[in-house]
Amino acid sequence: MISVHGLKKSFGDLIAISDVSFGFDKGEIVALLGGNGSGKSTSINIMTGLMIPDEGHVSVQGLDPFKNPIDAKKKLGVFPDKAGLYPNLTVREHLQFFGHLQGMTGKTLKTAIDRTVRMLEMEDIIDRRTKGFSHGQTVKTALGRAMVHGPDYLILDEPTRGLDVYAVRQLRHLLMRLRDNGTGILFSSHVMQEVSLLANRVAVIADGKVCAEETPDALIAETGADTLEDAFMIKVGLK
Ligand SMILES: Nc1ncnc2c1ncn2[C@@H]1O[C@H](COP(=O)(O)OP(=O)(O)OP(=O)(O)O)[C@@H](O)[C@H]1O
Repeated sequence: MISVHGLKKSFGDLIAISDVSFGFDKGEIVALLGGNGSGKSTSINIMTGLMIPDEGHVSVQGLDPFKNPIDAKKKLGVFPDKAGLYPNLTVREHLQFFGHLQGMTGKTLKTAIDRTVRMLEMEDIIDRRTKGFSHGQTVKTALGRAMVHGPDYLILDEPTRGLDVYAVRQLRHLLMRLRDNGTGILFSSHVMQEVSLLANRVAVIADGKVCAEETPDALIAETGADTLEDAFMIKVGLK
């Protein structure tokens, strides 16, 4: 289980999040929903140990990522909101580098890279430098980097943003397969159709707090809406 409790983070006078608590477990997909600027990336950055909260706690299977960063990061694969690739490294070199950071070497690392390349269908770009990559190629490389060590949990900040229909479908199938094999997945999204197709549960952030954490069907029933999109709008006070 990965959970956050009572997260608070301000940037100067701006309170980005004031009381965020939620969690997700192995073998489930949870969608983190919220309007623009509601605090999804801030919550994800804290959950993954990239940003220190002003208040609150993070638990990665009982580990505090700020006290045990190396052990906590072994369990996590992170696709951040900015891919941050190295333009002069090839895809293979990215995977090798991040695999090394996770303590993988030799045959184990080679097998992991081969498996990742197959899962993401990126045989055609594996030995290309990432400089000049299209958006879709950049996303695949960043996903590969997040997955190469076979983490228990994946945390993905808007992974389908800007992808074409085929790539979205390919990613959806991949996430379902990983979930069915026991990986816990958290992803943020604004696309309700994708959330309906993928998420076992949703966590909704509004006014700096998590105002709902339940199944999509329960959210629809609770709000009396006909669709998840309407239920979301009602829950965040826009309808
Ligand atoms: N490094 C920063 N410095 C100043 N303000 C920040 C910083 N990071 C986030 N914020 C502010 O915190 C608030 C929450 O931002 P965040 O990026 O977490 O929202 P989000 O829900 O991910 O938004 P979006 O859906 O638009 O990506 C926003 O008002 C944003 O401007």
